[in-house]
Formats: sequence, structure tokens, C-alpha cells
Amino acid sequence: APAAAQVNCPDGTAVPSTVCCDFIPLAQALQSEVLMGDCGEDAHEIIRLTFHDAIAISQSQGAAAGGGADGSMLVFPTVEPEFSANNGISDSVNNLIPFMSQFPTISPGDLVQFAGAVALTNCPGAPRLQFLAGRPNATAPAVDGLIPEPQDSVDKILARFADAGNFSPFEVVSLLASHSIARADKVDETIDAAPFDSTPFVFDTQVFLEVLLKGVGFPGTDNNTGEVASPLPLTSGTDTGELRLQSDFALARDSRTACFWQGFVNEQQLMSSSFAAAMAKLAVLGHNTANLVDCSNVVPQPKPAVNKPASFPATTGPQDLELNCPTQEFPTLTTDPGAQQTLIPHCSDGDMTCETVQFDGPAGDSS
Ligand code: HEM
Ligand SMILES: [Ca+2]
Ligand SMILES: [Ca+2]
Ligand SMILES: [Mn+2]
Repeated sequence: APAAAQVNCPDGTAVPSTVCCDFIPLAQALQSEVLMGDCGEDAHEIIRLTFHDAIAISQSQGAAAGGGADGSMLVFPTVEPEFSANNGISDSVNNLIPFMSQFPTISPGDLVQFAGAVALTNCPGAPRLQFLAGRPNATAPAVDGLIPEPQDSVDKILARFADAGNFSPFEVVSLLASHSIARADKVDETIDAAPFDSTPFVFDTQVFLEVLLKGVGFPGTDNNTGEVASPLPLTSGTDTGELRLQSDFALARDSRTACFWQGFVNEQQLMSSSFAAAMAKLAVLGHNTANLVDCSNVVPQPKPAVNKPASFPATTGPQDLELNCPTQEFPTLTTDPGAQQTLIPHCSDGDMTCETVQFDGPAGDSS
């Protein structure tokens, strides 16, 4: 096919259509009003929102079940965010709603997926996602029951992703690279921002390594639905120990997904590109891409990767691995020094209060 005709936005960025240009000031506004250039809480929660908006669609239940990546969370903020599987999502919804009136030419569905792509650029090691623009406005909220939950079986999770958009088991594992930059507020209500790996501000492969380690304890209480023991529960003040989702535990060990999971350990490039490919599919659920415009050029460049190889956190090592992939050898990794578990910092700057790197955002809620 001939190359699409290019036009230039006011700042010189070449794009296939002027509709892309409005996203350039949107990226700046998102950074200065909510994200503050950080891969912190607000970035993480918007990335989670891209998933919860998009996955709420069902081939078996039909169009009335939900429209996928259509911004339905923003258009009906008192419906879907109230579903229990969406617990905590309203922070990100409230942070994005003001941009709907600030950028009236941009649809809510585009806003959610673009904001996720921008948020991701703040996380060292993350890919620059494809961004297609032109999602129509959501016409109805999605129905309850379409968001995977941490207590779900691998059968149920794989079936849900297949029903939503023909995602393969490999693509499901690829999408879980997102849990490298993730912390739970609601799984254990007694603690805030309990990270899923020891580097929640870096998009690295640590989550794939750490979920394979034997669990030894809980960062807070030990009887929560969807949570199992983690290898690094040590907690002090707001430096909360690692929390492990039962679903991540199960996907890392199930025969259908264990080799994909293990295969991402210390494979930054493979993980990052596989995540980008699966996100490209997720971001357009419910849409015919022929009706969308490729505005990928307006997605900012991500922060460079840290390029630190995966390593066993202090006090752990190869003896703690629970491997279930008979066909692949596990990579040889070093162990971080230290006789005791290292605390996982609450803020990306190492602080316990994130004043310099976290802004409450228009919603005025930082939880
Ligand atoms: C099997 C599928 C999945 C399950 C069961 C699951 C479950 C969860 C749960 C329970 C939390 C903690 C929420 C809280 O308590 O605050 C969470 C956080 C998160 N999830 Fe997932 N998730 C899944 C897939 C995904 C996917 C595909 C993405 C991709 C975009 C994603 C991105 C995130 C992010 C970024 C967070 C962190 C939010 C924060 O730090 O506030 N998850 N997930
Ligand atoms: Ca939706
Ligand atoms: Ca990480
Ligand atoms: Mn959170």
C-alpha cells in the first residue's frame, strides 16, 4: 500500500491526519496535571484502567455486554467502577474525567488508551505503544462479571481472555508484564500500595522471577481472597512488602502458561515487545482498526531501560524456585547482597511520602 499522506502538527510532528495533533497537548497536560513524569501510583492506576475498560466485551454474550475499549468507565463513572472487580479503579477514572472537557475533540475511549500509553513512557524499560485514534463514544456501560479476578482459576482466566478478544495463553502472560509496575490497594484492605515485585517503578522482568519464588509470608493480613504468600513480605511504615496474587501464582505454574512465564525472566526485550503486541490488541477491542487513524507518532518516547539484569532479591536464590517448565533451562542469575530482606521503597525516589513525585491529580485523591 502507498504510504499514508503526512501532515505536520504545530510542533512539527509528522502524522497521517490532523486528528492526531490534539494528543500532543494532551500528553503534556497529563504529565503536568496527573502523572508528574513519574511511574508512580497515578501512572500504574491509569495503566490498569486501560485493561479494565477494554476487556469488558464478550463474543459469547454479544454487543450488549460491553463495548471494549470505549471509555465506558469515564462515560458512566457511577456504574462500572462500582463493580467489585473494579475496586480502586475510580481514582484513575476521576483523574481522567477532567480531560474530557479540557480536550473535547478527544473521545473517552481514546483518552483512556492514550493516557495509558503516556503513563507507560514514565516507566523505564517500557515499550512505546501503538496508538490508534478514533474510538466512538461509549453508548452503554459494560455488564458485571467480565473483569478477571485474582481468585479466578487459570481455566476461567484463559477462557475470559479468549472470549473477550481471542487472546492466546502467550498473550495473557505477555499482558501480565504490567504487574511489574503494579501495587495492590484493595486486595488487603489493611495496607496500601503493596507491590507485586521489588521494582514497582521499573518495567523490568523481576515480576516473572519473583512470582516463581516460594512464598514465605504476607505483607499484611493472611486471609484475603485472591492473595497467596509472597517471597518478600517484609513491611515497615509505608514501605509495604510484596503481595502476590493467586492468579499470578497459578499462571506461573500452570502447564499451559508456565513456559511463557519463565521465558520472560531476564528477557527484557522479548517481554517488552510481547507486551506491546498484546496491548495493541487490547487497546482496540470492540473496534475495526480500518476505522481508526494511526497516531503512534504522538506517543512520547519512553524513559530508557535501566538495563539491570534480573536478580534474586537478597535472602532468595535458585533453591526457592518453583519451576514447572520442563522444556526450558532456567537462566543463571546473581543474588542481590544482604542477609536480610530489603525493603521495597514506597516512592520512586526512595522516600516514604511521595510529595515530589506524586500529585493528587484533578480528583484530589491519592490512595
Ligand atoms: C489475569 C488477569 C489479571 C488479574 C486477575 C489482575 C488483578 C489485579 C489486581 C487484583 C490488582 C490490584 C488492585 C488493587 O487492589 O489495587 C491489579 C493491579 C494492577 N493490574 Fe492487574 N490483573 C490482571 C491483568 C492485568 C492486565 C492485563 C493489565 C494490563 C494492562 C493489568 C494492569 C495492572 C496494573 C498496572 C495494576 C496496578 C494498579 C496500581 O498500582 O494501583 N492487570 N491487578
Ligand atoms: Ca469499556
Ligand atoms: Ca518491576
Ligand atoms: Mn493503587
